[in-house]
Amino acid sequence: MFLVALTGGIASGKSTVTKIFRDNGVPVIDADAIARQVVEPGRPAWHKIKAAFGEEVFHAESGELNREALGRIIFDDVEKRRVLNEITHPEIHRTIYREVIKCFFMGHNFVVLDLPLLFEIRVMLNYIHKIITVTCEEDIQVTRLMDRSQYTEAEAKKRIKAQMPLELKCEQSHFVIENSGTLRDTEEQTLKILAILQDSNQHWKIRGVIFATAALLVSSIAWLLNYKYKWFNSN
Ligand SMILES: CC(C)(COP(=O)(O)OP(=O)(O)OC[C@H]1O[C@@H](n2cnc3c(N)ncnc32)[C@H](O)[C@@H]1O)[C@@H](O)C(=O)NCCC(=O)NCCS
Ligand SMILES: Nc1ncnc2c1ncn2[C@@H]1O[C@H](COP(=O)(O)OP(=O)(O)OP(=O)(O)O)[C@@H](O)[C@H]1O
Repeated sequence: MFLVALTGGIASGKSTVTKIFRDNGVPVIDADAIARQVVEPGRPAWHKIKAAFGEEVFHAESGELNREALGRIIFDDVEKRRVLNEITHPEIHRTIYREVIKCFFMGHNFVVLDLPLLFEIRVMLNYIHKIITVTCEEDIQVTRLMDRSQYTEAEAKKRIKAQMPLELKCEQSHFVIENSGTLRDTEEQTLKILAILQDSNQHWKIRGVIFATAALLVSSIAWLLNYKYKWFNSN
């Protein structure tokens, strides 16, 4: 399985880029979407958040998590953010592993994982073959975040500060998509990277076929030798 992580900062353009991958037939596993599933009412993380943060971070009528209220708390306080991460991340990672296995059984051997906190949390780094960071200039990031989520400038900056600086993420990545320009620019960069990744994926496929053939050959020889010399007693 060829696993490509797509990371970046809040509102730097990850979803914009994952849409281009999806439109080109590449399956994408979205950690933000999974993070929403694992806190649905009644799920273990929902109970744990209630115990740790109290009723005030839930909507009274529906029982759903009040994301705005919880966001205000955790982006203001590094310790509370750590508590929320400790509750949600193990569940998120387990679901991601299951989704990867599902993709494998559906016949995909190239999957993109949208992981906003890949470098902050680091757990998934061991499984990833290539990393793409989507970046943009900080003032553009602030403006896009304010426009998209109706945050004040101070709120937007606080959320950006809760993550590793984008320059450091770019330094540790195999590919960088610079998303300060037009959507067309971003699409061109993404399609170029996709072509390179599809090429590397061919190499992975060839290695997989060689490995499977070698394993089949070795086990057939072992079976034949055992058949002739009866090394192992079948009784
Ligand atoms: C705090 C919550 C309720 C705020 O919800 P909200 O709808 O406002 O934001 P959303 O979930 O869409 O996240 C938007 C972006 O915020 C950033 N972000 C979210 N959680 C965190 C965090 N714990 N630390 C740093 N950045 C974060 C990511 O860049 C993410 O892409 C929510 O983000 C959450 O449950 N976070 C904990 C789970 C998590 O770490 N998710 C990030 C991906 S695994
Ligand atoms: N090149 C671009 N030109 C104009 N607007 C853009 C561009 N790229 C992204 N945007 C807009 O910026 C906002 C953030 O982009 P997007 O949702 O793709 O970021 P993200 O990294 O997935 O965010 P988050 O991690 O916070 O969910 C969106 O409203 C999107 O429409």
